[in-house]
Amino acid sequence: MRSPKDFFRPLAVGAPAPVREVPFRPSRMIHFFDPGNEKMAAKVPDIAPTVDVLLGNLEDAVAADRKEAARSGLVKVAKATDLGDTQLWTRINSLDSPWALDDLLTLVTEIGDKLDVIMVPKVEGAEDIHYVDRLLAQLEAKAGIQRPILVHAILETATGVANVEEIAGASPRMQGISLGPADLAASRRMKTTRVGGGHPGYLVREDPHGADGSAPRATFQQDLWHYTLARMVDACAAHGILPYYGPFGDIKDTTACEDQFRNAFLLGCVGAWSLHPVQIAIAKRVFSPSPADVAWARKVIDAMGDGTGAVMIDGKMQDDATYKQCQVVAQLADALAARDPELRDAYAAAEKE
Ligand SMILES: CC(=O)SCCNC(=O)CCNC(=O)[C@H](O)C(C)(C)COP(=O)(O)OP(=O)(O)OC[C@H]1O[C@@H](n2cnc3c(N)ncnc32)[C@H](O)[C@@H]1OP(=O)(O)O
Ligand SMILES: O=CC(=O)O
Ligand SMILES: [Mg+2]
Repeated sequence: MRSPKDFFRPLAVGAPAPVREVPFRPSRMIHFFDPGNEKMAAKVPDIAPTVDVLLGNLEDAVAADRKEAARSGLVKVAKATDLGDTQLWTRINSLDSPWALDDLLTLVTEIGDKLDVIMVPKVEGAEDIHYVDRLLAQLEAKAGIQRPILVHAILETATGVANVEEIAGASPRMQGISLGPADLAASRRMKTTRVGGGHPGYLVREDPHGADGSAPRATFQQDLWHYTLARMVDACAAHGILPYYGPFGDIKDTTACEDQFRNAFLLGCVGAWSLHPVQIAIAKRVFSPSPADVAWARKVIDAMGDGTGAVMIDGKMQDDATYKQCQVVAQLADALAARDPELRDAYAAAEKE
């Protein structure tokens, strides 16, 4: 094992120095598109300004005989389109596939200066990240890339969940982790065929009640993903990287999509994937704190002065801990407002009320 002192050393001569802190860039929605699908790729210039992250997907959902078209399509899109300050990510094929190596070789050498983050699917342990880490350093050096490309892991195997803490801390390149509920369900042999969301059979039932115990008993559907999401959020927070909910496959059920996204937001996630244009606005709404919450957070911060002691505001106790909670909301609002003028105005208006 290398010395901890070497953690921030480049892994190849001539590769850029690793980042010491993951930069927080708004990434409320990671919008997936298939770069080999000409119709979808043609929409990129219109979609890019409406999303925080545009992701050219090369893995699942791209048919085996379309892998090369997707890869070359992404190179074409990246070279031809000015994305402004919208981030460009890609999801490469899994490391056990015949395509992953060529994905990395082609993308880093052709468009490495335009790629912000590479999403790696089906990560099972730190060794997967170490493999990508070294390869990226070699390719960055070869291509003369000036800033390191970051790495995002999808948590979508039972082994990956068991190793989530070591994955989160495997490299300074680690930018974040997304939950992949579809592959994870298959890996765990869960009996849901949905992509994220709940299941009517996963519930708790009210105790027997009524005179003879036969009154109708209410049931409450439970969240299949709570345990994994919470573990993932803790692992990410402990290592200073960003957690994301992944895909919600029932495109028509925008209400349940919003619920799933909001649960993730409240639990600590900074964004989710949008698979279809209809999910972009949902993610934007959910992963931006509400103007009322931001105004409240700023009120508490102002009232708390140096952030120590206890005060009462509108009947609620505030102290050092709530000051920190409010800073989380206010700092997120500042970062989003800097990118989103509409949000900036909404936050400013709510503060004046
Ligand atoms: C478990 C996982 O791994 S999830 C991640 C992998 N999956 C994906 O990346 C899926 C990405 N999304 C898609 O492929 C598509 O949205 C589908 C297949 C789900 C639905 O596609 P369609 O049947 O074409 O949906 P629909 O008819 O509602 O599309 C409306 C329009 O939006 C376009 N569109 C659909 N999805 C996208 C997208 N992700 N990005 C850009 N445009 C899109 C369609 O091309 C269509 O354009 P048109 O009006 O000019 O014809
Ligand atoms: O890749 C995502 C998933 O849910 O599987
Ligand atoms: Mg998957």
